[in-house]
Amino acid sequence: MFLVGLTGGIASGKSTVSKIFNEEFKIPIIDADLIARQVVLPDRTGWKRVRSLFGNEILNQDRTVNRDKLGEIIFSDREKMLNKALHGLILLEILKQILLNLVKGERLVLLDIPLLFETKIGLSLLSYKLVVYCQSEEEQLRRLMIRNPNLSEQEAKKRIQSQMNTADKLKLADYCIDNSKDLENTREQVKTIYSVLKKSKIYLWIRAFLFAGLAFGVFLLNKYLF
Ligand SMILES: CC(C)(COP(=O)(O)OP(=O)(O)OC[C@H]1O[C@@H](n2cnc3c(N)ncnc32)[C@H](O)[C@@H]1O)[C@@H](O)C(=O)NCCC(=O)NCCS
Ligand SMILES: Nc1ncnc2c1ncn2[C@@H]1O[C@H](COP(=O)(O)OP(=O)(O)OP(=O)(O)O)[C@@H](O)[C@H]1O
Repeated sequence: MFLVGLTGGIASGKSTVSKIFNEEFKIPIIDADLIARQVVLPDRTGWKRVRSLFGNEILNQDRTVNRDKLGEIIFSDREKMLNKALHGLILLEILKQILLNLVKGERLVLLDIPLLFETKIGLSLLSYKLVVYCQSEEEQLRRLMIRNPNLSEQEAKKRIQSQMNTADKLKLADYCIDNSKDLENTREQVKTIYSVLKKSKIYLWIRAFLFAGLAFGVFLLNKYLF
């Protein structure tokens, strides 16, 4: 199995690209935004950490975390504290899902990680990095504001500017997907990239390495435990 990371700025089209990989090629997706939601569900460790940092005011009446308030904190000066509290938990869950896919015998798994380069979560495990982007920041802003209608223009701009800029992300990419045009155009780019990825020889090396590792693990368990 080999892992491909997908990243890009806020509302640049990561979910859109993930969906194409999943629907067209049945590629399993590990979605860090979804995991970030799950680790703060009531009574989970992330929820306890968020509550102890920000008190009961961060909760809705049904005890779920108020995402609008959490968003205000994330995109403010208190961001680092919260990131520190949640990123370890997100990484652990990502590792669990990678193992699950390995056991299932998947060949390629896509990790959708918004802050891949900022936090380096999972970065060392990836064979390839894809960056999706929107050529014009105005279009990215427009899409963000349509998707999150309760954000003011100023708040939306702040969210875009709080992240690593697109040019720097593109420098770190193995493949870039320009999602400025229509969905059909993006789909075609994804198809081209997938046709290259699926021929990757890295798969064979990693599989050989994993088999060797597993065999060694079994040997050790056999020798010292049984
Ligand atoms: C900020 C939160 C509350 C916004 O929630 P909301 O439901 O409105 O949006 P959603 O979860 O879909 O995230 C939207 C986008 O916000 C951006 N974003 C999320 N967290 C951060 C962050 N810590 N710093 C900068 N940008 C971020 C990403 O581009 C992400 O794709 C939420 O994203 C969150 O809990 N973030 C903290 C966890 C985290 O760092 N997640 C990213 C993992 S790599
Ligand atoms: N090519 C496109 N043309 C028009 N709208 C698009 C296009 N691609 C995505 N969108 C819209 O832009 C918004 C953001 O896209 P998407 O959710 O895929 O981005 P994202 O990078 O996953 O966002 P985030 O990381 O902030 O959750 C969505 O409302 C989506 O429908």
